[in-house]
Parts: sequence; C-alpha cells; structure tokens
Amino acid sequence: MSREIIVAAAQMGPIARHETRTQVVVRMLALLEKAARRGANLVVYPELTLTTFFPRWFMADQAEIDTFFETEMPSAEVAPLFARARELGIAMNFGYAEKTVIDGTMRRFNTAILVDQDGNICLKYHKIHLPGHPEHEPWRQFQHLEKRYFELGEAPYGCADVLGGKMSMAICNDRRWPETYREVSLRGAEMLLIGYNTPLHYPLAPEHDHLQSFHNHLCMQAGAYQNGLWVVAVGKAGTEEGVAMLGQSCIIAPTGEIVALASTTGDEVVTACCDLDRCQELRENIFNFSKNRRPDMYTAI
Ligand SMILES: CSCC[C@@H](NC(N)=O)C(=O)O
Repeated sequence: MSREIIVAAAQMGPIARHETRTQVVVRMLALLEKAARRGANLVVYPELTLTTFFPRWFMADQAEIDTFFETEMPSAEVAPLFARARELGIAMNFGYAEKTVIDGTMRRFNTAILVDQDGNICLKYHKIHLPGHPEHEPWRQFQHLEKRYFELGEAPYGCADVLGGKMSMAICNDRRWPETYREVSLRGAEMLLIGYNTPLHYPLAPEHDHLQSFHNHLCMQAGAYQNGLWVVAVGKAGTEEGVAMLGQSCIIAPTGEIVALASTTGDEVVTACCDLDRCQELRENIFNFSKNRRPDMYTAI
C-alpha cells in the first residue's frame, strides 16, 4: 500500500515591517484555501512567517525587538489559521520568533512548529545553525543579526508521526549543513520541512551572489538523495523592505529530483503528491545505511 500525501509549499512574498500579524494570517489563510482546493494534506510556510525578516535591522531597544516575537502559540491573531486548518483536516508547518520562559529564564528562539491535522502542535524545533553576526556592522547594506536576537537551539532535531509518515523540521541555514539531513534521516524522518529567508546578496562573499539559487537547490537535492527522504523547502521571497530575497520554493523527491517549483517571488502554492514509501528506493539500495555505511571510519566527525 503506498503512503501518498499531497504536500503544498506555500511560498510568501515580501512582508513589510508595518504589516500586522492579522494581515499576514489573512494571506496564509488564502494560501491554505488554495492548497485545500488542490487536496493538500500538509501546508508548509516559510521561516519567521508572521513578520518581516527583522534581523536585517539593528535595534538596541529590547522592547522594540520583542514586538517581532510571539509569547503564545496560537496567539489570538494566529488562532483563525489553526481553526481553519483543523476544519479542513490539514497539517501545517511554519516558523516564528518565540519568546518563552524556561526554568524561570526568558529565552528567545527562531522556532518552527508542526501542527497535526487535528490542530495540535506535535513538534517544535529551535534553529540550531544561526547565521550572521551579533554586533551592528554598519558597513553592510543590511544586517543579519540572528546571532544577536536569538539563542542557539539546544535540542537535537526531532521527528514526529504525522499523516502516516515521519516528519522532521529544519530552518533556513540548517539546510546548508549535511549533518542536518543525516541526523533527521538516522532519526527516521521520511520528510524534512524547511522554511527560509535568504537574501540574494551575501555581504561576506558577494562574488557568490549569482549562485544563491544554485546553492539553495544543490544542498537540498543532495541532502534528499544521500539520505533517501523528501524535502519541502519554502521561502519568503521577493523584495522585502528593499532587500531581494530568494524564491524558488520547491518539493524534492528522495531521488533528488525537484518535483514542484515556485515560479514567482510572491505568495504562491505549489503542490506535489509525495509517496513516503519512495524513501525505500534509496534506503534499500544505494544508501542502505545498515549494509554499507561505515560510521566506524568517519572518526573525524
Ligand atoms: C547570512 S547567512 C545567509 C542567509 C541565511 N538565512 C537564514 N535566515 O538563515 C541562509 O543560509 O539562507
């Protein structure tokens, strides 16, 4: 029996600084309805979906920084999205800036959640690979202050049983690291959900700017193939507050083939029918870990 699920990559166009959570949720709902009309079982949204990508600005005032963070999920503004997804029986994944108290200490994370088809948060993930810099660097055209505004995730990648399959999450920069795919694969994941915000301009190596799209797909296609899993990657795209952001949201099969690809840099839904049993095409053959993998020889890692 095949285990097919219809997955929707719900790319978002730019979100302006002045846009409210309520306005963003209206856009997310429109994408959800479109996905539902195409029979989707799972909708995947970008990293930090609810606001503009605020780490591009230096802010000294913690109260101002905190306006971009959520203290509860679902919040009152996001509750209609949870309610409608539950009504439609659709699972979803999205990212947001999370402010939470752990053991009496206030913590801030770049977070993603997986919500099952009954509206329950069944998996939460705090971004492990935080890119950028902690201090204001005025020479840059724009900042990338994730290291200032967020703490490093401290828990390993998780895996949840949803829609009859095993799902994991990663966030943006995580997708460039091969360890991400190997970790989730060894933990049993059959599908990896990734949201991203990727500026086309990389100030530390501007000679690579023209390769943003290539590098985006290169690492994810390799990660899917070498670990025999589905990858769903969804960007916040277009020119957001003057910064050009990568689109090209996609769904990648365990063979490494891109089976759905966004063609705009705006709000757009692309879907694919993903048979989770196809992971075995790789896992029982070229990447049969138990037969051919040699962890005893990988002593440097
Ligand atoms: C400054 S590092 C490059 C940008 C990074 N973006 C995020 N959001 O992680 C990425 O890896 O796409």
